[in-house]
This record gives sequence, C-alpha cells and structure tokens, in this order.
Amino acid sequence: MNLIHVENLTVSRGGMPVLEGLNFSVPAGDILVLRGPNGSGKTTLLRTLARLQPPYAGAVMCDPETVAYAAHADGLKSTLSVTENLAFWAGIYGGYDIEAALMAFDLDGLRDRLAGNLSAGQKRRLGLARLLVTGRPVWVLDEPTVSLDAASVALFGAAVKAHVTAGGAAVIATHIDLGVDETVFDVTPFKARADTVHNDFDEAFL
Ligand SMILES: Nc1ncnc2c1ncn2[C@@H]1O[C@H](COP(=O)(O)OP(=O)(O)OP(=O)(O)O)[C@@H](O)[C@H]1O
Repeated sequence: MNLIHVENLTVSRGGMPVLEGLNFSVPAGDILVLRGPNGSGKTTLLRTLARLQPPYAGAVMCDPETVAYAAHADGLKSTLSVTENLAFWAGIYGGYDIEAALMAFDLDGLRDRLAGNLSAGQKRRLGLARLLVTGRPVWVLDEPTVSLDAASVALFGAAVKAHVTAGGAAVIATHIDLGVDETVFDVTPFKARADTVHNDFDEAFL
C-alpha cells in the first residue's frame, strides 16, 4: 500500500519552480532518502509533501492527517519540561506513549529538565521523540540528524527502522548515512528549467 504517491509534481519557492517532473511512491515499510546539493529543493519538496505549501503543478496523493513533519527547527516549548513537551504533543495527536518515546531517544534522565536548558543535540532528540507520540504513519523529516552525535544517530536510525517495520513510512532529507535499508532518490536531475512557468501573473502588479 502506498502511503505517498506523487504524480508529475512541480514544487516551487517564491513562485518559481524548483523541481519538476517528480513521480514516485512510498509504500508502507519504505524509507525514501532524498539527496541533492544545497539549494536543490529537498526542503521545498518535503514541505509540499507535508501540505505546508501547495504543489505548483501535478499532485501529491497522501492523506495530510497521516503525516508528521519535522523541520530544521525543533519546535519545542522552551518553558516546558521534556515530559511536558511530549505530553503537549501527545494531547494534540491523541495520547500516544510518552514513556516509549523517552526511552527510544535516551531522554529518561532528562525528563524534568526544561527544554530551553537542553543542549542542541538533546533538543534535537526531544524534537524527534515527538514523532513517536504523534502515532502518525508517514514521517517527513528535514535533516533530522543535525546536532546529533554518532550514538544519537544510531538511536534515530533504530527508531525509523522500528517505525517502518510497524507499517509506517518515512521520507528523509539527509546528507549522512543513517545505517538503514533505504531507497535513495537524488533530486538533482529534476531541477526545474528556467522556462517552466505555468502561473498566470500580471506584470503590472510586479
Ligand atoms: N522564500 C523563498 N523565495 C525564493 N526562493 C527561495 C525561498 N526559499 C528558498 N528559496 C530557494 O529555493 C531553492 C530550494 O531551496 P530548498 O531549501 O528547498 O533546498 P534544499 O535542497 O533543502 O537545500 P539544503 O540542502 O541547503 O537544505 C534554493 O535555491 C533557495 O535559495
């Protein structure tokens, strides 16, 4: 079963196409790793998959309610503790297991620390632990391993493996080897041509 299906998709930033002609599917159980140089459009594609922005052309077939998106920013509440942050997110998404999330990302010893007082890597671990309490099957992740040391990257890799083994799927932009069984998708050949402009606009308003 495909959890994401993309057809003839063009994605844009600032009104300009960045990637075009994208066609791929991500079935349950799969990890799709996006590769491509800085500025090639990986973030733009992920934002489009997560429905944070509309496609410029083509279609993304995926129920938005199934997607958990983690951006560059951790999105933590700095005045809440580690467990309070997870409880906050569990409350929004329907009460999934906070204890399992704490264990999976080695946060047990930090459970009462304010998120604002965590180190950069600890903040990142908490941001990723949040994925587990969403209970959502499709993880869309933008550079999730930034600030993580080797041990934490291994924890993250194990969490992704467990997630897809349980029937989930993940699309991950990363420059590093996650140590997981992945399908690599290089976006470089899909760079939009400069003449690909479908939008109608009136130059009088520029
Ligand atoms: N608001 C914006 N308006 C216009 N162009 C933008 C805007 N935001 C980003 N861009 C441009 O869109 C292109 C794609 O950016 P994007 O962030 O998707 O790339 P990326 O592959 O994720 O890069 P990186 O590996 O550096 O994170 C880049 O050339 C970037 O400069």
